[in-house]
Amino acid sequence: MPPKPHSNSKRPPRWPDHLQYLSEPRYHSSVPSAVRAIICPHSAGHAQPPVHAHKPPVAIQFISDPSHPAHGQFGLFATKKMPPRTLILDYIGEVHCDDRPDSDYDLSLFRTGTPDHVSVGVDAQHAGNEARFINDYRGVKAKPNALFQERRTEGGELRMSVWSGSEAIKKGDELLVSYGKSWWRARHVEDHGLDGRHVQEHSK
Ligand SMILES: C[S@@+](CC[C@H](N)C(=O)[O-])C[C@H]1O[C@@H](n2cnc3c(N)ncnc32)[C@H](O)[C@@H]1O
Repeated sequence: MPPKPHSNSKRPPRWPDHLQYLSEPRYHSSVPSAVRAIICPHSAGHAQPPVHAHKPPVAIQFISDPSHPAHGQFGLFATKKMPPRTLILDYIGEVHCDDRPDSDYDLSLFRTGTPDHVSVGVDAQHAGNEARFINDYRGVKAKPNALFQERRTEGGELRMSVWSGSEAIKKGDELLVSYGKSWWRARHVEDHGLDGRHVQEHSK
């Protein structure tokens, strides 16, 4: 029998048992068909066939360094040198249009204009891929080395992706993005790490 879509079979090393591994986005029932048609203009409302991309050059690692602000959690690390401005991997999760105020793994994909103002997110809290383990640079490094930026796949599907920044990323480096000031403000740690240390602000 062919493998079921979104199966856990390709889960990477150290993927936690309580999370579902997704290699393709999953669409939640809150996504209206008109919005789905913007995200996947060529799919006529059906799921895209899986894109068997190469394994991304990343590894999930437990953070054992007590000076790291996400100590005791996981982070995502480069397994190869990455040139500047290179696609690293897509941020895969559940594409949704409902509110997910309690998720720390929910990224904004896009917003429709007036009059509807539908906000589309990608939530990897319970199901996603390696990208859900990317930490924020604050308290770790002086600036991010990666960024989130949307792209269209070869099949035309809109995705949020992780790209290297203006400098190459060395093998073994932790991938670090900026979640943005508003992300931290919403969690009441504005301008401070979660452990209360002052960290340099870099993002908008
Ligand atoms: C998208 S997750 C990143 C992966 C997470 N470390 C894990 O193991 O699931 C976001 C969470 O990671 C932690 N985190 C990420 N960057 C951080 C930072 N710079 N300082 C403190 N905590 C951070 C926070 O707990 C935050 O809610």
